[in-house]
Amino acid sequence: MAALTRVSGSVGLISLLNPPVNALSAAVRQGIVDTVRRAVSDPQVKSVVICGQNGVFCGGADIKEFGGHMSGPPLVPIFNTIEAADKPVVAAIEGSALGGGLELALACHYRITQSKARLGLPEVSLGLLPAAGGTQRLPRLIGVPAALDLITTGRHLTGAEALKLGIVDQVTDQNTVEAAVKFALSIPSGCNICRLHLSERPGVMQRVKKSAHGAIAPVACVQAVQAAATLPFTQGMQREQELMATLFGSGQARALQYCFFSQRVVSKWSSPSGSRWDTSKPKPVTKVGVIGLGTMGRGITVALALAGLSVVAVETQQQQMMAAQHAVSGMLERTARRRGVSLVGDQIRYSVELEAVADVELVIEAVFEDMALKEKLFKQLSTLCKADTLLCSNTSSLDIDHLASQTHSPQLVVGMHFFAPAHVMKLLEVVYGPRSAPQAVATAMELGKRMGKVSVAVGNCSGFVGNRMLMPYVEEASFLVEEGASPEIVDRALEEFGFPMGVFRMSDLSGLDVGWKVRKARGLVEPGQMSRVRQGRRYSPLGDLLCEQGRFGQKTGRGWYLYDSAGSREAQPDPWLQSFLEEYRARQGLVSRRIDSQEVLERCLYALINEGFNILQEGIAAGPEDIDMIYVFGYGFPRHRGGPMFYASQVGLAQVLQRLEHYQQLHPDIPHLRPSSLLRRLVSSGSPRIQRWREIIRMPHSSL
Ligand SMILES: CCC/C=C/C(=O)SCCNC(=O)CCNC(=O)[C@H](O)C(C)(C)COP(=O)([O-])OP(=O)([O-])OC[C@H]1O[C@@H](n2cnc3c(N)ncnc32)[C@H](O)[C@@H]1OP(=O)([O-])[O-]
Repeated sequence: MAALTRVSGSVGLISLLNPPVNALSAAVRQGIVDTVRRAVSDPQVKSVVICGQNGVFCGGADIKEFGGHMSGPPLVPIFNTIEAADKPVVAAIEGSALGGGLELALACHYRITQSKARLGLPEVSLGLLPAAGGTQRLPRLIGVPAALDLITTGRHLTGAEALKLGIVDQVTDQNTVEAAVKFALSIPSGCNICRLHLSERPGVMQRVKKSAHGAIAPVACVQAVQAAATLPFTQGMQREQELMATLFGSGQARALQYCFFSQRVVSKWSSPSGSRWDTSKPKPVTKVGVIGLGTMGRGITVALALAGLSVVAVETQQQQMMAAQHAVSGMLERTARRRGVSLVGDQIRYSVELEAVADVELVIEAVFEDMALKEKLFKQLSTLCKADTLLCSNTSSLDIDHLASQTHSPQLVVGMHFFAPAHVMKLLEVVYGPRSAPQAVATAMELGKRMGKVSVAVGNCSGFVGNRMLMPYVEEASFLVEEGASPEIVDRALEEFGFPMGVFRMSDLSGLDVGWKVRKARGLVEPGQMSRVRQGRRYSPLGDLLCEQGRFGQKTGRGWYLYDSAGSREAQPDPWLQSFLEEYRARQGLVSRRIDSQEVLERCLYALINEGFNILQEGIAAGPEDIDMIYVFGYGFPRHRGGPMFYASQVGLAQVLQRLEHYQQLHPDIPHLRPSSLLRRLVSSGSPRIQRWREIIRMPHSSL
């Protein structure tokens, strides 16, 4: 798992051998111990170069080992031995040096890197800290502020950025291993351990805690770096180990590591018809049409252009098109600057003629959420585009199969549901209808990947996965307010759980009128009416009544909260709302009761989770990982909780079932509190680990 050869006469070249990313498995660690010992004791070896095979230095500790019993030599003594070697050791970094991979490089005396290589300490995103000396060596090399930034965010750097920060000694665009060998031949013996004088950074802990939303790893990272600033190296290393011990077996670490693997699982999509990622070849796409340049269309255009695609952007009116062009240019420039990428000129052509998309390979429709308008557009597109052009809709809930039926080639129609702002948000729901061809799904998934999205393939139903699950969650929040909670009580409970924003603050931000429009389209809104049963089930008219008063949220300066002015973001409790709620409850004969955060969490989250089980049972999502990634990347579900389905597995499925039964007895008029039969089935199968749910879902069962 690591090989030693002698090159250029006196350089011992150690290669890590563990494809695909040379993770530091037990065998690799043992390989490093053996090869370093041999190289150091060989009198013909004057210096050592460590590299990874196949153009990747090292992707860090083997994450798969974390779940089980760890065996083999630990990293810390291995890295200490390398650092203490009396022959110069040079790391030759190609591809990636991440986590334990970068810590290995930091223990070497010199580092030479390929300019495009990715370097970073992403342990925090796995619920851990760089506990193989990373929190002690990096601050001593580049200072506390820069080290804190890298260790608490886990962000990756390019080789060029790493040189600027002083993490590496040389960057090359040539063969990195050859450059490192040349470097090793040129340096005298003795090592280059940099020991900066460090001082603490005031105020950092407060900032990190605030942005961590309850995640414990970023806080431990700060504590470890603070130890580097205040303690001698050996004691700092001990502190690092103690902090790591508190994180290693934590539920948060398990959740975050589950997210790491789930993100990769969802790219291996499958559908109930049997089509799969590994048997469906995507169609090559170089030119894409975007129809409708409102907020979504503009974001999609930017995301496509940044991915290097040619875009034909269409808007109906000249004036709106000009406004969109101006906005898109600004967004492109800002995003490119932030990401440090250069723009290829003239990638976007604007037009007011639909015919402009006649020669593209794929069209993304992003017009208003109005079925009649979309029907007409799909009919037109089907006639004017090339026969094999894929037609995609950015609808957030409408029937993809119905849209497909308006075209000559329904197999070429899929949904591509982006999330606002579309050039920033990582999630893409790719929605297949019963007639969508596997190649159409594969092409949309591949396009999402090129745009840097986490793409999740889901089946066709109202609201797909994300918005369908959101309905019961939002409804429960309104029911709780009817029963006695305030928007602040509900939001505080959800924010303490880890959501960046509670239901009501989020609703104020996105606009109460958005949901009002959807409810109107579903025939649920009865202007001026207060009835609490509609279409045979409990209904809360509170949101409609606020909209009737012109309270649309932040944009009107009042909604569930009060704002200083229209557009302001600082939400304050509104005394008017409190009296309005009291009057409402009195008129409805509702007796207000005290509602605590446990009830808020259970009612909102278990309703959401229950709908997730229904979705799994219906085959709309292939597995719990799909739902979890949709919620983590699209809806702000705290990543350190793993997503709603993983969270349910952590709470215990029997407990979730029992609480749903309890609430259903109290509220028999709320159908979404009726426990899903899949949840019952999983509980009666002994609540298996989440990784086994797919087997149970697929098992034939009787609904009797
Ligand atoms: C204990 C002391 C403290 C140290 C802690 C650490 O180091 S914590 C670690 C800190 N390090 C990190 O957090 C880095 C995590 N890794 C990455 O960020 C990326 O994989 C990459 C940038 C290295 C390559 O990106 P890319 O798009 O080219 O490739 P890809 O992402 O598709 O992966 C290909 C396959 O490799 C698998 N796999 C990958 N890494 C690991 C691993 N460390 N382990 C095990 N497996 C790993 C991955 O699951 C996938 O498997 P599949 O699905 O084919 O069965």
